[in-house]
Amino acid sequence: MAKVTRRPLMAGNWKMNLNHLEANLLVQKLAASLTEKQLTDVETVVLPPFTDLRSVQTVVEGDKLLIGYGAQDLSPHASGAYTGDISGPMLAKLGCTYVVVGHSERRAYHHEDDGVVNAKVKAALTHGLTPILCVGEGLDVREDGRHVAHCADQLVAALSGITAEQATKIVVAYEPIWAIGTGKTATPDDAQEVCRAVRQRLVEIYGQDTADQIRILYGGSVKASNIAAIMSQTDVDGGLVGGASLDAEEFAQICRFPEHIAR
Ligand SMILES: O=C[C@H](O)COP(=O)(O)O
Repeated sequence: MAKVTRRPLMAGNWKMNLNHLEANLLVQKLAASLTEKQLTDVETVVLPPFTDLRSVQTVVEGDKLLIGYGAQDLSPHASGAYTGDISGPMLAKLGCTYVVVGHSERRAYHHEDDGVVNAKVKAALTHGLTPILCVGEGLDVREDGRHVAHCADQLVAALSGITAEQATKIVVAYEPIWAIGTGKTATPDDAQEVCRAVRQRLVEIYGQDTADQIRILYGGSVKASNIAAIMSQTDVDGGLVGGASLDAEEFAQICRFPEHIAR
């Protein structure tokens, strides 16, 4: 089946790496490594730690860089006595476009369950941010052959109460936990199997038109050397890149993937 045209998105999740000075340097290097056409063809986004966001905003706006940015998490609440948390309005004020929600590291280390993830998706949308909603299975689930059902269940729970119009503003990321930071990449077929199932579930909930507008990313040991094969898959619209996004040239090469897809 022909691939529906959705603008590819490469989002670099820096996780807990780089201070604000290092952040500025990386964003400037990244922008300098990509042409205006490349940045137009492939949406390029960085997701730094909270403490870097103001600096990234200043360099992106000051130098009019065609690079988007966002945060790695947000509170489900808009304000209040939630020590250590950061709210959607705070991120919106910093010019963020995106926010990661439900990353497996948040689910594991901060015990975020489906209810919390759903509340965060709603908070992001309420405050004009695009959630990058992460789903993905651990190794035990994959070995049991339950990965498709597991990811579909996480998706459905996270989208509870979300309308079709809101759903068009969401990005979904499939990240098999066993492939994160391990060097083990899912094969392009593995990525397509789950991304296709995610799209199918979106069709069931919202209909084909809405599902066709939603971008689905793959994440898990994405590198310049494997991105083209992953991006050749019908239902994969981009990458959520961890380690490889900390190197400006490697991430720029990932963003240049269209040049490596055989025509
Ligand atoms: O959010 C990004 C993912 O967790 C992937 O990380 P990785 O590219 O270092 O495997």
